[in-house]
Amino acid sequence: MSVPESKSSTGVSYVLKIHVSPSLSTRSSCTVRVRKGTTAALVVQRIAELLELDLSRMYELMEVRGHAGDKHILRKDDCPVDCLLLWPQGHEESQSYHFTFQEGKQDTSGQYGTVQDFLTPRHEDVKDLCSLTVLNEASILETLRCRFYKNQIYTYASNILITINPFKFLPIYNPKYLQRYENCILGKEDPHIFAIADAAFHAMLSKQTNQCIVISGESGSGKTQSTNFLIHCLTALSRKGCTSGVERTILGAGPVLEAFGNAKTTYNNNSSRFGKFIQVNFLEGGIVRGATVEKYLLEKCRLVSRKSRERNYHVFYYLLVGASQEEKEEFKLLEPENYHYLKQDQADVDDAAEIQYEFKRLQQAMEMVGFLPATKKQIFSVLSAILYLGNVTYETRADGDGVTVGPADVLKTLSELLKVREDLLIEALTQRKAQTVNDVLVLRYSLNEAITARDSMAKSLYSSLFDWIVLRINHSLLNKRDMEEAVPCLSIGVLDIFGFEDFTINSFEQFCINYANEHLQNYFNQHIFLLEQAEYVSEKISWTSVSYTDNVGCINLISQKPTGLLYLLDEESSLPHATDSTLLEKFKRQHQENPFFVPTPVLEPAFVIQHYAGKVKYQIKDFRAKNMDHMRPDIIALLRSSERGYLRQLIGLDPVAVFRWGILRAIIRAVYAIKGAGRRWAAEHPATVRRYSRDTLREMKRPSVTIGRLMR
Ligand SMILES: Nc1ncnc2c1ncn2[C@@H]1O[C@H](COP(=O)(O)OP(=O)(O)OP(=O)(O)O)[C@@H](O)[C@H]1O
Repeated sequence: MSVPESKSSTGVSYVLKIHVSPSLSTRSSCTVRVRKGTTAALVVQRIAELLELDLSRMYELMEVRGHAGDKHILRKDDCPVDCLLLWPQGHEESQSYHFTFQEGKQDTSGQYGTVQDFLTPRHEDVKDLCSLTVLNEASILETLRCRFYKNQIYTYASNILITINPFKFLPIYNPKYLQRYENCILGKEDPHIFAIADAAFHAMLSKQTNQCIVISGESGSGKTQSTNFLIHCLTALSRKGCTSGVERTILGAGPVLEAFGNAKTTYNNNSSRFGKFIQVNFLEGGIVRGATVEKYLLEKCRLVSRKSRERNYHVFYYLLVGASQEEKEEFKLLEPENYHYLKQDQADVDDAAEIQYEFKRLQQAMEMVGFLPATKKQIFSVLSAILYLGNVTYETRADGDGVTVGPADVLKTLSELLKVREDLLIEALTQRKAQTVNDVLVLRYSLNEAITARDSMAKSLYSSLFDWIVLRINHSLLNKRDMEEAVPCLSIGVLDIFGFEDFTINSFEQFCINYANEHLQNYFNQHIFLLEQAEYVSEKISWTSVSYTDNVGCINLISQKPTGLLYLLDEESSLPHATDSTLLEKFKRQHQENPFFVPTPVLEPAFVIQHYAGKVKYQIKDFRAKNMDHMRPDIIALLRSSERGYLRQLIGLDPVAVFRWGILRAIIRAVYAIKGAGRRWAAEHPATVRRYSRDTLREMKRPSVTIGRLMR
């Protein structure tokens, strides 16, 4: 029967009167008092205790709704009171009771487990979750929670380290801790991120194989901090042998990448808006040799728009607030609130002192990774130009054909900063050229097209700048001796990518991020469930197979040839008359039967994917445009006409070719410098000059493993 409620000093409580299946007890019903948030699992536990049932068996709560008599087995975290409030009337079949308590069926064991599972000791003090005597969701959460409140933010699950972000300084990353975890078997000491670095380091040395540490978690969970701690520990572990200075460069790369690739978001004041893979290379004896950084998917759209209360990339605020008066004049800088790309949201800078400090730190870090003062100036003038681009405005021409562009002073400043002709700049911002068989057609932009072209130019410039910075960092992380000799290296990679995202509005970026996370999850599934279980079977260990949610179907939905969503998107992006709506229709037509493609109402411009971490709804708007977001030929032509060599290099050339040229140029310079020094020395010591044997040409041509890998 349905339930009256009573008020106590601790809030509203509800009385559930529950029908008991005759097969379980002679009592036809029982009563439990619960609160709104009490879960079905807890209710089941209480009834089983009340009826003195065998707690090693499985039980469940079945809801019987209203007159229609729909039956529904409650999941363990469903709240019976919520069901009750939604469907207040019981059903005759269960004698008007709203819920029936019955024996659990085998196929629903995943929902409840046995009652014993819920009788978790309040807290077991274990460092490794695998040592829990009762292992279930409740006991895991309880253990993590209790450890966290004791400032023990790290817990193992076998060789996986679980971290809970403390959001406060803990004195556990100093040299004493580095020492404590050095050469220490995993699990011997308290769980710690340094133990993971040490385990990877020693596995690399003992097995002579490359290692990889994968970091995963939602935004703000502490992935980047963990990456920094790992790199810090890995470079410290190697330092015993000799110091090559490369550790300093590796540590300097972090603040540069953060300034250009991180931004303040609603979840995290220093959120990485790109993914990265940092590979630290070691000599076979364990001494750091160099490193490489690979970046994935910079969030370009942040440059021109973002959610309210979020900011653009840090570097813009650093420059505007931190620059000296002289620099402000040189780069024609204004206040943040005067730029359209900054003032849409949190342009008001309430943390000026901190930003000034960060600008100084950035300048130092840029020096550490080898940016000369002239290079820094070039970078700052490109940043200033990007901000001015946002201030370009348009008006539809009186005759309705195309747009006029302004304001005049902005265009003048832009052409000075980019060192391009103003008339060419105006052309690129208002029209595009199309080549026909015999002619070149000039097509004027509509207002919307012109705004898109302007923003596209800003995004292209910024992402080229970011790519170039990553290349330069790689250049300085490369051990210079790798250019001369081939040395066998081992490596430890640290992967720090965006965690799974599900916002109120999800777009193409979330689609790509969640697809990458599906692959990570699949990797975990393979290694933790499939391979581990296969090993038990091969070793003839008696073992009950553990079921898990296989996400291969979801990966196939997105990327399987030829009908995966990514292929359909590419196909639809290349058709001239296609739109986002035709794309959505294509998705729906192709995948309406796919269990991972959840149906949405016909008129809703969105689709839903059943990911391993839950359902996510993606708005189809701009999927095609974002998929095709490459640099427009007219913009490339304009920037290639710049008198600034740096800009031409940034835009016009293949970045890998720029990098190769950089290395070649460094070698030529080094050869000239060595020859010059040799000549000077020979002139000063004529008596001691003798002929040294030199390497054969073949020796000199022998490829460097590291450079080879980097250039591939
Ligand atoms: N171990 C830690 N000790 C103290 N504070 C931490 C720790 N880890 C993270 N934090 C705090 O949490 C903030 C967010 O962490 P971090 O930027 O590493 O998250 P993230 O997972 O990389 O987020 P995003 O995906 O948005 O980049 C940090 O700026 C720092 O203040």
